[in-house]
Amino acid sequence: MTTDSNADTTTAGSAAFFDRLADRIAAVDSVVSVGLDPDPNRIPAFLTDTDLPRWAFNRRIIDATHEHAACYKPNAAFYEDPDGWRALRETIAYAHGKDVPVLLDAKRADIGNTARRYASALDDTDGLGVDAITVNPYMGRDSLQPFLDHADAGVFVLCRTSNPGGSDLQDLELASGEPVYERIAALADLWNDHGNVGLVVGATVPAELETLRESVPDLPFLVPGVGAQGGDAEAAVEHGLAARPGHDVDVGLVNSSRGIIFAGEDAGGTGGGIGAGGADRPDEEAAYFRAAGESAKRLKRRLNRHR
Ligand SMILES: O=c1ccn([C@@H]2O[C@H](COP(=O)(O)O)[C@@H](O)[C@H]2O)c(=O)[nH]1
Repeated sequence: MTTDSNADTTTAGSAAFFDRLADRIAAVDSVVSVGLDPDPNRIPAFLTDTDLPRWAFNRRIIDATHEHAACYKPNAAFYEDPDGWRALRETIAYAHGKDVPVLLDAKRADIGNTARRYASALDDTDGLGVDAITVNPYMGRDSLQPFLDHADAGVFVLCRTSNPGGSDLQDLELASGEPVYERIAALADLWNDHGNVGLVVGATVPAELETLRESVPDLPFLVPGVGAQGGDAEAAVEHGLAARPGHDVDVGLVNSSRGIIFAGEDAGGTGGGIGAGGADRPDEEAAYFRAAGESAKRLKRRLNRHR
């Protein structure tokens, strides 16, 4: 069994999240959020004998993509077991060591007492030390207050999600005539006392992206749904970015997860055909992760044509 240890525990600085993000976007000329969703069923066979396969996988993905990454977005669903949590901690520290902010996609919220525990993910000392998190507005302001109170952290409120069922509730028309997602955007704007609130709006709903950009021009968006979900990358850029006072770049994130991290499968590197210790392993591994890097670079360039 091999081990991948991660000694670098550099954490992000204390500047406001969207300022740090603006600096990162400028440094790499990219608004790409690389989603780290290491589905254990898709980890290549050449990594399955490592101590923590998800961490081994993420480390290689970060090595291959960090020059194109404005941030990394691990989804908590892929880490909710003891080994997963260890893999997540190593991944966060490693991303920070490359100066890339980490946005935990956890869609949290609860009564205040519980929300305070959830929000500790944003703490450096007794939490995960992530830079930003996604939250669910369904339980109202008090359920989000502990997150909002982390003034230096980013808090992305689910507004109009990218999944087909996003319309079931979010498109419902209120008595005022506005759809629920527009009310959520207005509330998020109201809750933005510390300038740390953003919205999650899917690239699969470009018309809603456009409307929301007009109603809350100052809120940065996290736009998932390009890549595997087939969303509109151009609309994601055109309507997903917000001007950041004092910065030359417009701020926002366009996320792709499977389309980047599993790009190596399309390159013929599923890892299924060659044993973990096989002679072809180094070549296969290099080709697999090179494909991820190329996919991130392609998406960066495509998005940059519309910035
Ligand atoms: O509306 C939403 C909110 C979150 N997500 C998350 O983003 C990634 C997308 O993954 P892909 O592989 O690029 O489809 C994933 O973690 C989702 O849970 C979303 O897709 N839509």
